[in-house]
Amino acid sequence: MTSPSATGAGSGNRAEVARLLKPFYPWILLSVVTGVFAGVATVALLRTINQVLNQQGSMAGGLLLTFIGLCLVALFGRMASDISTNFVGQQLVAQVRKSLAQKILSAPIDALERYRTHRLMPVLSQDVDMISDAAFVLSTALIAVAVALGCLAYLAWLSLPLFCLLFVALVLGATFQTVAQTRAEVGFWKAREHEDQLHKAYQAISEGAKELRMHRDRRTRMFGGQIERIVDSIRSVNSRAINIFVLATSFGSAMFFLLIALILGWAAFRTTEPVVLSGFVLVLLFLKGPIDQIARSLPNVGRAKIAFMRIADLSARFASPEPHLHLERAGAPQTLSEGIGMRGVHYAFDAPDGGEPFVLGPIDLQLRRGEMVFVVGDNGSGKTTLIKLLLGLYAPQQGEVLRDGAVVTPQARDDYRQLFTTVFSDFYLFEDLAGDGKGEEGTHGLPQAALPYLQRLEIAHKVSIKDGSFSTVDLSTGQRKRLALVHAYLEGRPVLVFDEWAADQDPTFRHLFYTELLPELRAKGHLLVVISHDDRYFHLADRVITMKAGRIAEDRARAPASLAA
Ligand SMILES: Nc1ncnc2c1ncn2[C@@H]1O[C@H](COP(=O)(O)OP(=O)(O)OP(=O)(O)O)[C@@H](O)[C@H]1O
Repeated sequence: MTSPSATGAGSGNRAEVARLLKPFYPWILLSVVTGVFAGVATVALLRTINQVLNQQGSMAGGLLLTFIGLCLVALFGRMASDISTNFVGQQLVAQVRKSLAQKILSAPIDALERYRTHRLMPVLSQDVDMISDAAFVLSTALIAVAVALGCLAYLAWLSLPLFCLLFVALVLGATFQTVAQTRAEVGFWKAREHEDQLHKAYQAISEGAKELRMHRDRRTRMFGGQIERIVDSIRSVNSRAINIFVLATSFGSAMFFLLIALILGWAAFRTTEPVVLSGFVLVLLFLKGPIDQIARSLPNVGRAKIAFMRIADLSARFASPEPHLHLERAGAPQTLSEGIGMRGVHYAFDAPDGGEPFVLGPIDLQLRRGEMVFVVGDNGSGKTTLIKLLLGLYAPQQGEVLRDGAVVTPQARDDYRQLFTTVFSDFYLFEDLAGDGKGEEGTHGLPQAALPYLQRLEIAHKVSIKDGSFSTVDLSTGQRKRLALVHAYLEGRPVLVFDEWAADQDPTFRHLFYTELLPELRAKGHLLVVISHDDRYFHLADRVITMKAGRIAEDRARAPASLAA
């Protein structure tokens, strides 16, 4: 992703940022108002000190009471502003976290597949944390801004000509700071883009750890050619950006003393009241603190701005959730009377760079309850894509998916998916036992029900069940797949889909799967859809559907003689 200003996507992102902040406007207002109170009270304190310095006698009576009162307003104003800014910050972070999780849970699968995980994770962790950090800095900076504005107003009231002198210097300083901020933000943006690449490299060294141990050249390239290079670019881009800030801040700091010298010089040529002179010197010396605070917060604000843009970009990409995808209600168990099917289904992926897109379809298909259907074909022929369409994971670009003869509408798609239990070849094994019967049997019924299956699948000696979860999922790939099969048994859904389930099983177990487990499940009335390369067992299927280049090349039913056998 390039810089939003470069792509013109900036305004869309800004609208998304405004949308994220909208629920907190009252709190932001409270924070600003109380911050302004604190600022005004601080300025009034300075004014009182200046008055006392320039008058005979000490601070007593009403003045002392006013002073104490102002101290209290400054204290409580500051506290209230700090608390409400932090409240906004933490609420915002919590809301962003929940909203991103919700968006990811309800995003169309193909949108998620396009947005790679190495780009997703830094947004979910790093960018959200950056906002949380900035929230702490921001409250101090807000009060500093209020104090600085109050101080300037007081100085303008003390002497307009001197204030104009100061104003010119401030405009110069602010211009310098804005240029620095803009340049630094470009740097931060670049650094953030490099962070995505770094995350991708981290993913490669953790997921490809074994391969990297076995291949010295690749390992060297990975470290020297990628990680070192990316880390060094981030370091240099970030250092440059921070140095620009340091330069601007140091320049601003030096300018304060220069300004004091200017004002003292002015006083030497023109008669200036002592109260004005001491007021200016006192306020300028005081003002250095808040201005330094503002300057120190600017890098965080710059980074937070970029983090916000990244979050807004992710939010906008997943702004079109699947309709009627439920996150709240469990829903009733789904039943299937006749079967499922497809009519004229067509689906094309985006074309890869310099390549042809893979196109599936048109597909017409009818699968009936109690059938055991094998989907076979060469690698890349479209078996998994067909299954994803059949499962309702991808929405057909043309044609319809059918349930008991009726079209599965977008509204009904989430309910339709609850018909299936799946074990994909790249399946994710959840530790907790989820079952559709949870509500009826209670969570305590499920673990008991799982035990016979664990024994049957010969993993009872490895895995036990504690508090409704498997005691471990640190098993061999084949054993993990057996555990996934336990889930499938327990869920008891009408359609079971296995994508190369047996590929990781030993020959004995593979045999058991095809000759006993699958027939048993079919006998219970399940529709079984099995992607398989095990041609030794193809004869056991009721139907063998052969995929070729995205089309059904053959749909062969078992001969009646062998069916009878
Ligand atoms: N997310 C994706 N984006 C773009 N193209 C994809 C995507 N997923 C799959 N493809 C392409 O679609 C084609 C079919 O893939 P699919 O996974 O359906 O094949 P398959 O028959 O299941 O293969 P295998 O037997 O190797 O598992 C492949 O050429 C693949 O490159």
